[in-house]
Amino acid sequence: MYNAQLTHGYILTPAAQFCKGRSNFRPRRRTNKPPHWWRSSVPSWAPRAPCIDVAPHRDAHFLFFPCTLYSRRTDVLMMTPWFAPIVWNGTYNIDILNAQFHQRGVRIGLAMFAIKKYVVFLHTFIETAEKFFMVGYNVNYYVLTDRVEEVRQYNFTLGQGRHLTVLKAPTYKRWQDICFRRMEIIRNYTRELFTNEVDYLAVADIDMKFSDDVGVESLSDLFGTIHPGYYAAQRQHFTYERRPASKAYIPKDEGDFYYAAGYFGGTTEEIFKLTNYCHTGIMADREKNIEAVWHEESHLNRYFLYHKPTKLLSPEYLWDNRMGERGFLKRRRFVAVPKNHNEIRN
Ligand SMILES: CC(=O)N[C@H]1[C@@H](OP(=O)(O)OP(=O)(O)OC[C@H]2O[C@@H](n3ccc(=O)[nH]c3=O)[C@H](O)[C@@H]2O)O[C@H](CO)[C@H](O)[C@@H]1O
Ligand SMILES: [Mn+2]
Repeated sequence: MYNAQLTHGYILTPAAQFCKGRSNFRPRRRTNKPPHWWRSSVPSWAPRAPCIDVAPHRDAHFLFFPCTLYSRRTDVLMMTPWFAPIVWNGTYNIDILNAQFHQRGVRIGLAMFAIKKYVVFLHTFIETAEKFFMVGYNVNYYVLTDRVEEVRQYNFTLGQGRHLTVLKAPTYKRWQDICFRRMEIIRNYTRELFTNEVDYLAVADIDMKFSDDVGVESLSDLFGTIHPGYYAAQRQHFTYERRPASKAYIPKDEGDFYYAAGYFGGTTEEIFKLTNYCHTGIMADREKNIEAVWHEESHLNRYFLYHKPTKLLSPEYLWDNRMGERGFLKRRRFVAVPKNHNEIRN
């Protein structure tokens, strides 16, 4: 065992030794009683991490070194069955990740659509992104809009290394088509532009605001976000497209998670593959006069089923305050701005 110290019935790990004498980090005595944070739904006979627990302020333990017999979060799933991490607050060390990503000098793109009346969301989106999105990195915002001249007049104060590009996007009569066509438009701009300018691209709904950090912990080759309405739902209740004739079809006995189309991303290479797949499926459906139940989100879910994301973002990264308070939700990083659907879409 490592250099642990035995004092008065306490076994102090190096992290606990660090905490000693620091008033807000108190080591806890080893006891058979489950700790207060132990979920009552876990039976008493369930195997428990034998690692010496360190402090009520459990972050102290992890900040200095990881322990192989200790899980950071016991209230949420931290890893998919294909070994992709699920990002929750408290499961990562941002200093380590920042050191890695700064060393690589990554460039990050954030694309969002502001078609027709949705331009009203742009200010809040960019202002809050400046506070919370990839602070300290080179960031390119790509605003895809049918109102190029109008949006170019807007004034945004951007931090160092951050740029905003306004790009022309076609508009469609029906809001459903605007949603569907996002895949085609992202695919085309990825090929023509994004690939040359950024390493990672995130695609976001614009009727949203950032209210806590979204940093490099969220980046990976291909990442998707667990939909805030379905994190606890069983597979048969996921609102996948269930008609076999559709290219978005997912059989009843398949599917891992229900992903939201409001935030996803990856390397530009992966985003090209994803958007190309979805757009091709959408066009094939159109030939047959089929419209997937949740539009491009249905096609995205199909893609993620057969091309598994390398990282999943918890609903911290896409929340809706109408869902209320949830004990497991320690941070609300990116939240929906309430809107009147009829008003804004017509
Ligand atoms: C959080 C989340 O998972 N949202 C999904 C859900 O959202 P929502 O009901 O939130 O869809 P939405 O109205 O936000 O539309 C999606 C996005 O398309 C853009 N837009 C839409 C209409 C328009 O007239 N102008 C315009 O610019 C805008 O960027 C908007 O954020 O269902 C949609 C399809 O039904 C999409 O799959 C959204 O990604
Ligand atoms: Mn939305």
